[in-house]
Amino acid sequence: MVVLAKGELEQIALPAAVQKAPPPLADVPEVDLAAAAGGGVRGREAVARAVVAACEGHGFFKVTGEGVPTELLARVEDAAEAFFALPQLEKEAATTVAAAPAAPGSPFGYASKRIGSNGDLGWVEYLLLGVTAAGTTAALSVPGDEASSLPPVSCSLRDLLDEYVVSVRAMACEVLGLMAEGLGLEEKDVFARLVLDKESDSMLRVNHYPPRPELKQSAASAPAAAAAAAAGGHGSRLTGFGEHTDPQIISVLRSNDTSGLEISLRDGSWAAVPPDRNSFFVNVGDALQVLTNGRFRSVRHRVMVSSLRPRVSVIFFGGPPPQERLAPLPSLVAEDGGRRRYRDFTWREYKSWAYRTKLAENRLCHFETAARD
Ligand SMILES: O=C(O)CCC(=O)C(=O)O
Ligand SMILES: [Fe+2]
Repeated sequence: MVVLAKGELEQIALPAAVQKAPPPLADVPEVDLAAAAGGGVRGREAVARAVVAACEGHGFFKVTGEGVPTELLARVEDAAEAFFALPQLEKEAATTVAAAPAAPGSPFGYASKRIGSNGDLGWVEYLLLGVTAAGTTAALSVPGDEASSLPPVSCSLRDLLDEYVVSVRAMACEVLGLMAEGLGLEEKDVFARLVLDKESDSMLRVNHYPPRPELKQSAASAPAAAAAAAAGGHGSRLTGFGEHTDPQIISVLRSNDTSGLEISLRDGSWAAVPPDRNSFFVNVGDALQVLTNGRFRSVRHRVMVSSLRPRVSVIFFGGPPPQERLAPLPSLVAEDGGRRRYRDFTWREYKSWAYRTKLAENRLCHFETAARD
C-alpha cells in the first residue's frame, strides 16, 4: 500500500472529462425481492425471469424489498462519512494498522486517488476490506481490540460493516439463486455456493467522492453559479472511478443520494444512474459472464464527479474461492449451440491477470476461447 504524504496527494493530476453528462437511464430494471419471497411459485418465477432479463440486458438492475434494516444503512452511511472526515494522517494510520496482517502488496486498506497499482487515478478515497466467512471485514480487524490504535470512529465503522456484510451477502445469494432459477439450472445454488464458500474471495469497498474542488471553492464565493454549474453538468467533469467491469461474480452497491454512477449501454453510449439511497444496485461481474457463457453481461460502469455534495457508496463484491475453476456451465454451452466462449481458469489466475491490467481494460478477452495468449 502506498502511503502518500499530504502534499503529494494534492499534486496528483486527475483525469478530467470534457464530455457532457449523459442522459439518465430511463429504464433501470427493478426487482422486488419481497415479491419473490411472498408471491408464491408464480410470483417467484416472474421475479426470476425479470432478474435474468436484466442480467442479459444492461447487466445491471435495482433491488428493493430486500429487508436490510434502513436504520443500519443510515448508520453505515454516517459512520463512513465520519471516517472520511478524519484528518488525512489518521485515515492513513488506520490503513497501516488495517493492512498489517495482509500480505505485502495487498490492495486492502485505505487509499486515496490511486486505484489499484497500475497508475489508475480518480477523485475518490476508499477503504477496501476483505470479507471473511463469518461475514466480518478482515482487513480492519486488529488483534486485541483494547490495544487497537484505530480511531474510535473506524472501530464503529468496522462493527457496522460487519453487520452490513451479513445482510448484503444474504441478499446477493438470494439474487444469485433467482438467477439460477430463471436460467432453469438444476443446481439452484450453483452461483450462490461460490460466494457462501468459507474460502470465498469476497470484498467490501467504501468509496467517498469529495465534491469537485473548484465547485467547493466557488460555492463559498458564488453559491448560485456553483449550483448552476453542478446541475448543468457542463464543463469538465472529474473521473471519480474510471470505467471498468467488476471482476467478481456479483456486486451489490448502495450509495447516498448523490449522483455520479454511470453505466455503459449495449450500443456503447453512457447513461447516468439516478441515485436511490433506499435501494440496492446489482452489477453482473466478469466471473458471472464466464459462468453463463456470455449470456449475462458484466456491465461496464464508472463514477463521474460533478456534484457539490460528496458521494458515499458501499459495494459488496461476491467472489469465488481462489482455487475455484471457473468455466461456462455445460447446460448453457449446450443452449448456445455447443459454442463454449471462455476457456476455464482459476479465480486466482483471473485475479492475477486483473491486477496486471489497467482498470479500463477488457480482461475477459484474454480468456475467450478464440483468444491467443
Ligand atoms: O462508487 C460507486 O458508486 C461505484 C464504484 C465502483 O464501481 C467500484 O468500486 O467498483
Ligand atoms: Fe465497479
